[in-house]
Amino acid sequence: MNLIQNYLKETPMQLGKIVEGSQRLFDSVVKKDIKKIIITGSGTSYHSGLQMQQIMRVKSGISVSATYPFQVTPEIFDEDSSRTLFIGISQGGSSLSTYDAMEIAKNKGCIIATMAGEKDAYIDQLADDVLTVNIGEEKAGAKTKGYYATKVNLLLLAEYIGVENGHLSQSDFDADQESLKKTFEEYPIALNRALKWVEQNKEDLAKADNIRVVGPGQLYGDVLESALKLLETCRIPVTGYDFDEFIHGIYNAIDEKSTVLFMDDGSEPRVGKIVEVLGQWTDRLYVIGVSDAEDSHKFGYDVQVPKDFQTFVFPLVFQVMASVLPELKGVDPSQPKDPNFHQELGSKKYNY
Ligand SMILES: N[C@@H]1[C@@H](O)[C@H](O)[C@@H](COP(=O)(O)O)O[C@@H]1O
Repeated sequence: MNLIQNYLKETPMQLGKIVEGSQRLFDSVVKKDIKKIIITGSGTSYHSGLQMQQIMRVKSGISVSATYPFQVTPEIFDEDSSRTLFIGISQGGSSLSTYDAMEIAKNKGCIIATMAGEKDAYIDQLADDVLTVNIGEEKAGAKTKGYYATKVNLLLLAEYIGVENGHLSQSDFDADQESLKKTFEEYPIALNRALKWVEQNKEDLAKADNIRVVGPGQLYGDVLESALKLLETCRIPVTGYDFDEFIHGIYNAIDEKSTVLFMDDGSEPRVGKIVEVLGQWTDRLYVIGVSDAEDSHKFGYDVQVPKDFQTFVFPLVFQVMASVLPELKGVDPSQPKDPNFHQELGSKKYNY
């Protein structure tokens, strides 16, 4: 087991701890009569917000949107933003673009919250509510545990807001807690299957020259995150698309050197057809789902997880690939190519 795999393994235990501590963590912020949530962050942090925004709307009954820091301008805010909760997410706690976006939101009168992966994070300086994600230690540059942890934190926040404002009944809240618990119990099964499948197919997978990750809109955050993880560890071109957007043009670039990984949650009836059509140009097509499939081009997690919570399982096989494939080329997947990169670019600040 390498570092990333260890973090993947301890993830469900850590998620359980986050659930345990959640009531106390959100106790004060949920009483603020929040009417709207805007989430910002970069990379993996952005993807966690992007993935959770829809379920957060459903659970909280209020408007929730995720946006990149560069898209945050004074004009995006309502005239009265005093009941808007603006959440800056940064696992390392020090991304300056996130900090700058939070500053704009603060000046527009929003309530500022932070979800960093550590206490006393740089971005916490601007926060009215510090909602630290209890990730535990994650030293690998390519984050995996923190992605799930941040997603759970966001979900729980939305659930507590929903209960507080009367949108979510206590019994629905309790049922969700139970489903989450079950999901965390199924996670190790999915992880072990992913480890086994990648091990069996790693020689072939590692030949990838470039990769497209394609999935349904409901998993778009996971699609982008899976693409980022493969890109930053395998160090080859990887992009992610929603299924419909992929159809609108992207397929033109598929040739015999292309690898395409499909996330199939059963919601898109054309997955079989697209594999057939793209098969004209490449053999490197893989379908990832939740069935018990297990051949060299089709993998299923074989778990019973409620649709709403499949996001806590779907990225696994991609994260496992990100942890295994670089090692075949002699690259340590947990180390960024240039550890001084952010210092050189001035894009992150040390925590105070
Ligand atoms: N390569 C990393 C990404 O993996 C990370 O997601 C992003 C945001 O980091 P943070 O969440 O600490 O703000 O920064 C880096 O560039």
